[in-house]
Amino acid sequence: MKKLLTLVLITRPNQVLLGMKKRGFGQGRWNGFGGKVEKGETILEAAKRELFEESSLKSDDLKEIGLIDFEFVGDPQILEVHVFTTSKFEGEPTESSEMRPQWFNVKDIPFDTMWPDDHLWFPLFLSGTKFKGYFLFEGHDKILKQTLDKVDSL
Ligand SMILES: Nc1nc(NC2CC2)cc(N2CCN(C3COC3)CC2)n1
Repeated sequence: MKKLLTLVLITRPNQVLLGMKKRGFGQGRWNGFGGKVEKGETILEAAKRELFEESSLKSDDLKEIGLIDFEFVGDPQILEVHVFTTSKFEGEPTESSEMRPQWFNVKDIPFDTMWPDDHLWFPLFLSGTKFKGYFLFEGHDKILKQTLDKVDSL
């Protein structure tokens, strides 16, 4: 059983916009913006919607750059996360009920307060390399197995 999720990483020269998750899954960790894909919407539409809901930013230029499957020991639900990025957006990052946005220099990404997989694939995202990944987690902090491959198309 796969659950479709989105993740949007907004960039500007030498910086990435992250949000501190204020509640729910991933609370207390910095991450891109995203959430579930609802019935009747495409994955891209879901990414745009969640970006706006969580940060007040709008973009018509989201490009898919990554596809990551997450599995958790003892849980049959696989999370299929579609990763998007853009540097073309409108609006001002604004705190929402879900996220507190903040710009980070790419040299100071707070990996210690992010999901443990992020420091493994962020370099690919930052270098503009498309990728496919698989991570088997035990709990929310330990990666037991992983694969990460550069791809030409997703
Ligand atoms: N960077 C990163 N790592 C993850 N690692 C796996 C958890 C072990 C998951 C993940 N997302 C899945 C959760 N999604 C939440 C927003 O509403 C649901 C954001 C993207 N994002």
